[in-house]
Parts: sequence; C-alpha cells; structure tokens
Amino acid sequence: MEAAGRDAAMTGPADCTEMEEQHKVGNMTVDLEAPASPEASAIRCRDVCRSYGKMKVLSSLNLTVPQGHIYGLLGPSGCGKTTLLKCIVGSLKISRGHISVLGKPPAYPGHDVPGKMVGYMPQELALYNEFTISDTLTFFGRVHGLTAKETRARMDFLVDFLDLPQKHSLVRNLSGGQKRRVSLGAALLQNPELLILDEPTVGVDPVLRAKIWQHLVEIVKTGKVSVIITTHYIEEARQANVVGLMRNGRLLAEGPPDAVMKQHNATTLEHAFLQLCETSDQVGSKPGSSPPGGPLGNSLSFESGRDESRPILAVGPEAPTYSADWKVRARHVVPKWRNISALMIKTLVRMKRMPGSLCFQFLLPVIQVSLICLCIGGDPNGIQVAVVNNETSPSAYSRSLLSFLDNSSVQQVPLSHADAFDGVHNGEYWGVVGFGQNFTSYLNKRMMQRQVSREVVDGGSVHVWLDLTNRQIAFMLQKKLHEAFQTFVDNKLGSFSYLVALPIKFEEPIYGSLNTDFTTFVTPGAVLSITFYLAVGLTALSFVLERKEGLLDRCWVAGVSSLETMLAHLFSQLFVISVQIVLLLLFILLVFKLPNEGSLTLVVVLIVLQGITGISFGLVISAAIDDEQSANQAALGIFYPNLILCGIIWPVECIPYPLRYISMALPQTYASEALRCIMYRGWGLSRMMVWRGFAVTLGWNTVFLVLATVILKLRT
Ligand SMILES: Nc1ncnc2c1ncn2[C@@H]1O[C@H](COP(=O)(O)OP(=O)(O)OP(=O)(O)O)[C@@H](O)[C@H]1O
Repeated sequence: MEAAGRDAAMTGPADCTEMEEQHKVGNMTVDLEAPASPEASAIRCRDVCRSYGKMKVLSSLNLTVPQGHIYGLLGPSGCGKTTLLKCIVGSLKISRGHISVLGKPPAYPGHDVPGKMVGYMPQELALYNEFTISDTLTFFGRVHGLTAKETRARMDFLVDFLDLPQKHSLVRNLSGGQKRRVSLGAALLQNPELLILDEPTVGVDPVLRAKIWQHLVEIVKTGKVSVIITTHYIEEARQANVVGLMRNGRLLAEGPPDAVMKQHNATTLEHAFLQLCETSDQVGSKPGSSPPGGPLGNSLSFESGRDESRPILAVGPEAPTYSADWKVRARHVVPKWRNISALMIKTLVRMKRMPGSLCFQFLLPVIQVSLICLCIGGDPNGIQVAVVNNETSPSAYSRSLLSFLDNSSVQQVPLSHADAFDGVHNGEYWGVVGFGQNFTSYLNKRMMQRQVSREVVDGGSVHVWLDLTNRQIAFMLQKKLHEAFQTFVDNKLGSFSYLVALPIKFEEPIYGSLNTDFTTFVTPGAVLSITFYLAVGLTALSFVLERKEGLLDRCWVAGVSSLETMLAHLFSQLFVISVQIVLLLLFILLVFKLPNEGSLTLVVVLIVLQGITGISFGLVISAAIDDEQSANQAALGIFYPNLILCGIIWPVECIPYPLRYISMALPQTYASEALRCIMYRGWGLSRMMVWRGFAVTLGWNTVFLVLATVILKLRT
C-alpha cells in the first residue's frame, strides 16, 4: 500500500486529476504517508517567494513535510535550501506566500515556533567557542525551560549517542566533526516536535552518519516528531520518508525516494535528480515554454499530487487565517526573564573563560584616566630657555630675579646673544630671556622716579623672545616669569611692591581653587567619555560576531526575542561597566585627589547612565552592521567628532554657532557639564545644569535602545 501510494504521489500530469479525486474522497490508498489535512502536516509552504535585493532565491515554492516523517531536502549548492529553512523557522521573512509550521505561521503570537517545539541546527556551527560541551547544552536547556535534572539526563544521552568527547571539553578545542555533533546535540536537546537540520552530516564519519540517520528514523516512528534535513550526500536521503528536489528556488519534485527513482527509471536518487534537472533545463530553454508557475510542467506536490504550476493562494484552505487574543499577544511581546537570565549567564561564563580579557576590560579605564590625570593639564618640566645676561655684578637685580624662576619647570642656559638666538632657531631652546647691562640701575629708576625716559623703561625691562609654536609652553614661560618677577618685587620692595603691581586683585574663588588646572576641567568629561566608549567597544561587535557565527539565528529559533537579547546584553555589560566605574572613581577621587563637593550618588548614577548610553549605542551599531570592519569603523568614526564637539577637551563656548547646536544635542555635552557642576560646585538635581545632563542622557538611552531593538527585530 505504501509503495502504491508513493508511486501515485510521483505520477505525471495525466494522473493528477485522478489523484486529486482520490484525495478529495480521502482515499488513503493514494498515499498512506501523506497527511489527510493541513493540520497533519508539520510544515506547509505555499507559493513562497523570497529575494535578497533583486535576486530571487525562492520563487513560488510549495513544500509539505508530513507529520511524523523525515523530509530530505536536496539540491545543488546555492539553490536556496538554507534560505527556505530560515523562512520556515521565521528568522527570514517571506515576501509572498504562506508558511505554516506545526499548525501556525512561524513567530505567531503564543506559538512555540520559534521556541522549544523546534530544534534547529544551522549550517554554521553556531556554538560559543569559549563554552564547554556541558555549558552549551546547559545554555540551550535553560532557554528551553528544562530543569537541571532533565538537561543532565539529555546531556548524558547525547554525549553517549553522538560519541562526543568529555562534557568539560572546550568547544574551541574540538575538531570540526565534533563541533558539528555538539551543534546537532543542541538541536536534539529538548526532544523537539520538529527538527530542522541544515547539513548535519557534513564532516561526520560514515559510521556516525548512519547512527544519526538511524536515530532520526527512530524518533519519527512515534509519529510525533517530524524532521526536515538538507544534505549534500544525496544517497543518504534514501532513508528519508520523503525527498524534495530543489533547484533555482523551486521544488522540482517531492515524494518518497523510491517513487522519485521509479518515475525517472533511475537506480539512484542522484541519477533521478540529474534527469529532473535536465528536463527542467529543456523545458526552461524552449521559448515561451515556461508556465506561470515554473519551468516544470510535471512537477508534483507530495501532498496532493497537484500541479505546482497552478496558483495556490487562490485555494481557500491553503492560506488559513489565525487569530490570537490580546493576552496571548501581550505575553508574546513581554520579555521572559528565563531567556534573559540564560543569556546573561552565557555572557558571564564567556567572560570567566577569558580572564585576561576581563582584567584588561576592568583595568583599561583606570589606565586611561590615570594617563589623563598624569599627562594632561600639568605644567611642562625642564623647558630649556637661553638666558643672555649682560649684567656682571653678583648683586645685580637680574641675578636675583632669575633665582626666583621655578627651576623645575624652566632650565636656564646662560649664553651669548648670538648663541642664544641660534639655539632658538635650531629648536634647542623655547625662548631667550635677556637683560641689558644697566638693568639694575634702570629698574631702580623705573620704580623710584615719577618720570623716566624711554631708554630707562626699555633698559629696565626683562626682554623675552619666545618660540610660540607651542602655546602651552609659551604660556607657561610667561606665567613663570610673571611669578618670578612678582616674588622678586615682593622681596625687594616689601610693602611698596604695590607700586609696580597691576591694580587687579583676585579674591578667594567662589567655586574651585586658585590652583585649578586644566586636569580638573578635563577629567569629569574624560571619565564620561571613557565609560561611554569602553561600553561601545564592549557591545559594538556582540551581535556582529554572533550573527556571523549563526548564534543569533540559533537563539532566535530557540525562542529568544530581540528585546530579550538586547536586555541580556545590557544587563551583563552593566556588570562590567559597574566594576569599571568603581575603579575609575577610586582612582580619580583617592589617588588623583580630584575634589567632589557634591553627592557621590549623583556622580555614580550619571556615570552609570552614560555607560548605558554607550552600551545602547554599541547595540545599535551591532544590530545595524554585518561585518566587524564596518562596525569598528562606525565606533571609531564617531570617537573624535564626539570628543571634540562635546566640550570635553575644550570649552563648548569656543565652538562656532551652527556647530554648537550639534554639540548641545550630543550625549556627553550637557552630561559633562552636569558632572562638573556636581563635583566642583556641589550642585544637586534642582539645578537646571545638573538635571539637564541627566535628562539628555536618559533621552539618548531610550532612543538608542528602541532603535537597536527595532533594527534587530527587522533583521531577524
Ligand atoms: N544574506 C544574503 N544576502 C544576499 N544573498 C544571499 C544571502 N544569503 C544567501 N544568499 C544567496 O542566496 C542564494 C541561496 O543561498 P542558500 O544559502 O539558501 O543556498 P543553499 O541551497 O543552502 O546552498 P548550500 O547548499 O551551499 O548551503 C545563493 O545564491 C546565495 O548567494
């Protein structure tokens, strides 16, 4: 009876009407293995189309995987098998047609596909290299909601059945074939009702290949489990109950292997497939011979023996409508803590397996902030200056004045006039300080007499010629000379020093101290910037690599939503940035003694929020970009513009106007200002300059997180 059915399923167009007739009356002799109704099929694809850009990969494809059967999907490389499987599991959207998997379309609210009803082994290995075999299976067990005991029991079985090495072996140390078997184990773990296996036997030795097929045959016997499997070894597909032969995005034939071979008088499936391809090419090459549905006039569907070329969507029951009430829809959208915690544990285990990288991540911000505090904003040291002193007397004022010059910053090199200027021209000295031979007497006259000649003014001045190519060094020299002169005047004139002082008096500062240096200005912004960029770096590649390795798809098929993936990344990276922030604060407050006049809680919360902004921005990059190089470029590309525009290294007030508006909208401009206000002015949230920084940061967090979730959702 079975053989008869198989034969009937593969008969040509002449038998088609007869078959349909038999089907209508429910005559089981047509094909005992064929499902009698749509509900009895594990997978039904009708008129499925899918393109990548302009390239059509699946065109009007119809396929039926009967419940409790093994379906071997065969076809040359690039014909669209993987694309079809991705459409079936719901990780790729179809552009036309209808797919139902275990009774409902994939990703339908409340449906467990994707989820624990389906076990998916993608073509890529899709394994975490830092995991052990045990970690891998435990992770998928958690996602599927298995208890630890259930996971352990399945793990023991799978390790034995798939002949895997020790459970505690690291995946990255396994051979290619062993990795494929672990990947297969992950798909089999939860005893799914539907197994979707994309080339599971590649790189597997013949003995194990036979064992895998034997297992598949075994599990479908109950009638509850269905399998769709793609393979390049066409002959091994003879063990399947049904084979589908695919070419150029269409199914050329579908039926039991024996029937396919019989119809084409072939002794092997491979031969039958070659014949089908030839027929397809001949039909396709005849001008005007291609029917609307495809080149093969006699291609038959396994389910009904129906002509594939006929429009299918027009047939009522082929595209059923489904409905789910709002509670089910709501449950479908709400993220599951089980999945989030499984993903978080996964990230933490991966971190634990890479202790060197984790230590580096913790220490990097400390190293960066220490370098900023040590190297930026301080006074230059050992700056060589040529001194041309034409006074010879030991009691000359010039000598006294020079003795008050800060020797640690300025290194005086006594030289002749010519050598001093040659030295500056050759880049050896940063300037020349010159005293005329009557400096002492002229200076006395300047200080004592009401009116003096221009010659006295000139001769009683310290002459300085600077190399102004380095503003900071030139400023420092000017400042040191002013300080030395002031000390000299105080020393010589005592209470009469006001006679030569500027009539401007700087009182005690209202905020900050008289010694405030550039480091004090730059550090709060730098702390935010470091936290932001390290967080971007932590996350910018996360999805890129996982997508590339097929892990994102695999987790999606296991039932993990985009939002859950996003939240899990956010929470686990939050742990890393929390440690980074604690170390950062310890260093800037205790080691570098930066003042903090305000609330430490506000400081911590603002830095953490900026870290979250970095994580969420990294997630946007990661969700939107496919390859590492572009993701790295995007992350690095915004680094400098952002650093310069957000007033971290130079005040925003110096930015010309159109650019200043952009600067104000950036995540760190108002946040840096807020942090400076908290730390140096002791302000709280009631001040606009403080709450504005928090508000902008929270706004960016929301925008980035929503954007990343939407992009990820659209792309999976
Ligand atoms: N993301 C993508 N973007 C653009 N084109 C793609 C993408 N993925 C697949 N393709 C193209 O779609 C076609 C079908 O690819 P698919 O991976 O489905 O083939 P396949 O039958 O599974 O091949 P194989 O047996 O070699 O795995 C190929 O021409 C491939 O280049």
